[in-house]
Amino acid sequence: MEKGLLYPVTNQFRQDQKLDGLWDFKFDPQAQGEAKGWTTGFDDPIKMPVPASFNDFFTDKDSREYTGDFWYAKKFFVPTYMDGQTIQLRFGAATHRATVYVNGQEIRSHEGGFLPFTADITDAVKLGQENIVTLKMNNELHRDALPAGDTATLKNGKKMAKPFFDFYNYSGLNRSVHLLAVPKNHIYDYSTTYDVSEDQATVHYSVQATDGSNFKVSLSDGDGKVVATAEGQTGDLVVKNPTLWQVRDAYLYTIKFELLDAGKAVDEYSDEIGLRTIEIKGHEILVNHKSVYLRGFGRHEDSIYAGRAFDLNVERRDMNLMKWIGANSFRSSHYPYDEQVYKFADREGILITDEVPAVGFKMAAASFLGGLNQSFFDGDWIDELYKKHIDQVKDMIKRDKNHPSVLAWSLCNEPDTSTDSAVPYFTKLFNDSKDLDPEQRPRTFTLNEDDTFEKSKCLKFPDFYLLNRYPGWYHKWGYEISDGEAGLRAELDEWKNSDIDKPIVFSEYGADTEPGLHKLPSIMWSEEYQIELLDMFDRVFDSYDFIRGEQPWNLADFQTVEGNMRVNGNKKGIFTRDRQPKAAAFYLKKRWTSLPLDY
Ligand SMILES: CCC[C@@H]1NC[C@@H](O)[C@H](O)[C@H]1C(=O)O
Repeated sequence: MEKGLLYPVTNQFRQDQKLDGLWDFKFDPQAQGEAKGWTTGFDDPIKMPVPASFNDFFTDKDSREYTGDFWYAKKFFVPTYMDGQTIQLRFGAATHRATVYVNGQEIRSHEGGFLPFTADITDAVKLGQENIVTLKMNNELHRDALPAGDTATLKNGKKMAKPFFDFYNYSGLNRSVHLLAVPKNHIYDYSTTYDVSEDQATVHYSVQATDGSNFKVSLSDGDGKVVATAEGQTGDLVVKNPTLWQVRDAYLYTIKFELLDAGKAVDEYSDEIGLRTIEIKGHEILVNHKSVYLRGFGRHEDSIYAGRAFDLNVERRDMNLMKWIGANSFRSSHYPYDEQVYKFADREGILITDEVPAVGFKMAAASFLGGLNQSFFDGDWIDELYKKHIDQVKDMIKRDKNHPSVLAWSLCNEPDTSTDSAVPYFTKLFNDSKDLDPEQRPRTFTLNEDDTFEKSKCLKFPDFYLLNRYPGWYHKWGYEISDGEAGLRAELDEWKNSDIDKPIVFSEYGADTEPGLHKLPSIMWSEEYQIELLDMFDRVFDSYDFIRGEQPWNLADFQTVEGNMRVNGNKKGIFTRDRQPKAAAFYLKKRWTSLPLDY
């Protein structure tokens, strides 16, 4: 678990310099990089863009599909004015694991490919000189790691990823690398919780520094006017007649912490926050005490060329597409996204269900992809897996807790919840995670077709339900879709007739659709069929008042493993992979823009 995950800033006390650009890159299939001295660099490197996944740049299959160790290296200069400061390297995401060396000295390792980590390199760097950072990375999948899968060794000796999930195992330095200089005594974390009413909002804050507890705190409005101040490590900032952060009508304040030593500021950290509350009450999801109906998508960080890398251009386009279509939410399926995505959502008033990469925790999924048929949670890998799982839940919440856009935490995607061995695993997970979020936002996981109301043994854990249902695609498809609707209604009648008093959000449903394929009457894969399927689900959603959200799968087409059920990726996108609309986009826009923005 990381001590602090504050997003890097530059100010009078701190320096943030991105090291993005071309790095040296080399595959290490024999895992001999250390023995060959690659910790201080290596010959014949490939020049590799960072941030980016390495896979799709190559023209040969061995390189695109490469699984095993690989290395990055970059020379960087540390100016003498950083002398006396704590000097760090912050990696936004190294997928899936990394060991960091500076000038040949091993600094630290990190497991988990979708969350940041910081390496303190103060004692390893040479001031006023050029230094070199190298990373030994690895992208193998294992059952005791997130996301879950296997790594096969082919007869030719090459390794191959065998994911228990269907997004492509894009790997590399997928997010930015920052060279940071902060004061020896610096702020490393803060949190805020809120009480809001029409005429007053109170920000309860807590702030932590490496040494000292004397703080000055101020809150400024969107025009930079200070509207409240406070002192101390914890305290309240009271705002009269506040402008609240609302769904699709965002307003951001800036909170500023100054760390004092003998009355003098020695560090400072500012961040944008939104004054709002999140609650679940009965069947309702409430923002600022008002019920919200979620409409939006499951997404992926996925684009042509750079794979899983965060791309500001793609994010700008995706946010505009979501606003155009009338969406107000999305799930960060199936991993925490780059921090800049949450900043976009903070500014746009979009709600995020933030999901940790606990995906593939179901052998049925593996069997779907040629895996096994045993229950996932009684495997001998579970203890080691749980350590990584809770560690990444802790870091996801630590990193994202101060975003107004974060609505809820999804602790798993489509796990096996219908076998006895799942119960102790989720009992522990929900106990160990309940106090991680100062705001106590709802926690949940998605339930797929094997985990219906009737079969799941874990329905007591989620604060609200995320249902992934695929009648009309993975079963009861085509002309049989009417039976699919009947089966869906039968399950929802069970929920309706039960004593469960929590909201249901449909977090996945959809049909693979080849853009430009038209057929009258429809056939599967046609644009017409995708609309027919969405229309069927919408008829069902409109029949049950405890359904409080619809998030079809997926915002856009995305890359998957190759297979006989995929046509160059998953085509359930409402938009194509290059972010152009299929006919279903206009269908959804008509439905969603007919609802009030904050409905
Ligand atoms: C029946 C499970 C459906 C599955 N759910 C998880 C997503 O990551 C996949 O893309 C989606 C699909 O197969 O389209």
